[in-house]
Amino acid sequence: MAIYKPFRQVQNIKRKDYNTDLVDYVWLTNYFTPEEVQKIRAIWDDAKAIESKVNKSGSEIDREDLRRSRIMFIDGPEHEWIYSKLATACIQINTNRFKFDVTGFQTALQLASYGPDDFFEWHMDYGAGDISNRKLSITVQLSDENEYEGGDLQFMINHNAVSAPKTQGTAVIFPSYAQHRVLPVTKGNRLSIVGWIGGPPYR
Ligand SMILES: O=C(O)CCC(=O)C(=O)O
Ligand SMILES: [Fe+2]
Repeated sequence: MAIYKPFRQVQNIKRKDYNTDLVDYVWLTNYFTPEEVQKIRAIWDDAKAIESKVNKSGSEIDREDLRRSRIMFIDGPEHEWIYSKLATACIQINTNRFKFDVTGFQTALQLASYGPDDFFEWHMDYGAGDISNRKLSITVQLSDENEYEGGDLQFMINHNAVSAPKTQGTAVIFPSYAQHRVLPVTKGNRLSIVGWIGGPPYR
């Protein structure tokens, strides 16, 4: 799939044969202000939401055993500021840390809503077909951590499940090849922005 929204400016990154700056994931606490978070939360529209799917060998399939949540796309000129703000973070973090070839948003940003018993099992965001050009994955925590229970975004690191910060407004950026999951929500509702930065195939 072509890049949905190319970056206006891509930095020239100096690379060596190895990358000592690489980390498992990066988080930016309070990257979105409480006012910005409220503005983004107001975009959620039950009427536009669809049941989430998973990718299998390049196609989208229903797998209620692997993923249960509802999503909607963040689209339209009034939401351009969200893309710009996330592009700034991703370009800077990529330049300093991951040093991948990145060219823009791979697809439209999504809002993901997890109610009680909703979850997303262990997976990578990178895979065959349409998602083979994903390089970086983004999550923004839009719910206050006191609004819900469970729903942790976790990474698999040395066979340990490590929870990312839940603080409202935090942006979490990680390589799309990283194994991650969202634990079942046991109470309340968790809303997140989910997005991907793409680029040419790995080599
Ligand atoms: O909701 C999240 O924080 C992450 C969701 C996720 O992993 C995905 O949509 O690929
Ligand atoms: Fe994911």
